[in-house]
Amino acid sequence: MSTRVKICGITRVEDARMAWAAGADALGLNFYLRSPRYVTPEVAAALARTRPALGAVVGVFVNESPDVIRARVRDCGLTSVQLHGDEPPEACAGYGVPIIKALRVRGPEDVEKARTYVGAGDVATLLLDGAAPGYGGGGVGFDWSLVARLADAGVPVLVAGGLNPGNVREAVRATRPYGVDVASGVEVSPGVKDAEAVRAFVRAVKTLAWE
Ligand SMILES: O=C(O)c1ccccc1NCC(=O)[C@H](O)[C@H](O)COP(=O)(O)O
Repeated sequence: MSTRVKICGITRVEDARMAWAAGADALGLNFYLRSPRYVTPEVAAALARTRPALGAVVGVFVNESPDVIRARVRDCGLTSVQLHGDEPPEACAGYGVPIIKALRVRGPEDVEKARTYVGAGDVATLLLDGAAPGYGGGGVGFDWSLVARLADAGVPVLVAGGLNPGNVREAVRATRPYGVDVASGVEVSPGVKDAEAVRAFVRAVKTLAWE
């Protein structure tokens, strides 16, 4: 099984090109105004134009209005939408692209909450993140053993939160996820990626085989 890698919070075209070349499967572009990784629609469109034929460009939104999300999908070349706020299951549809619903995990109750999104609207994938202040990108992990609670849910799961080149193999071994996602663990500063760290992260995941 090959584990997918999403590098989140790309803000610079040179970092996008570097991440694709390193073997990333998906890049995340952050449209949350309060994020230090926020990108304008114009920058996002330029970043999306770097997408290789088999790559995914994911727009990250927090409690954003549906009209704004639809406009960003249309104008910025997004191939998926990641809802990273408090959006209820009934809000997870209507963008014309697959949805990744992110849930911040503090304990088993949050994984149970994640289950309520399975089969809802256009939710194609769940992302389990740590409970960092400010919704995401804070380098905070969670108890990986909780991922097993979704094993029978029949939905692909991305594991995120506090991952870095040094711990991502352990995370993959522990959770056997569809994919992993990282923002701060491969950065020089928020929004500026560390090329060596991105390469090491992708290499660590892609060279780990599991059945
Ligand atoms: O990265 C952000 O600044 C951010 C802000 C608000 C909502 C989501 C955000 N990032 C989304 C991601 O998918 C991150 O990769 C995920 O939260 C993990 O971040 P990190 O622990 O820094 O790897």
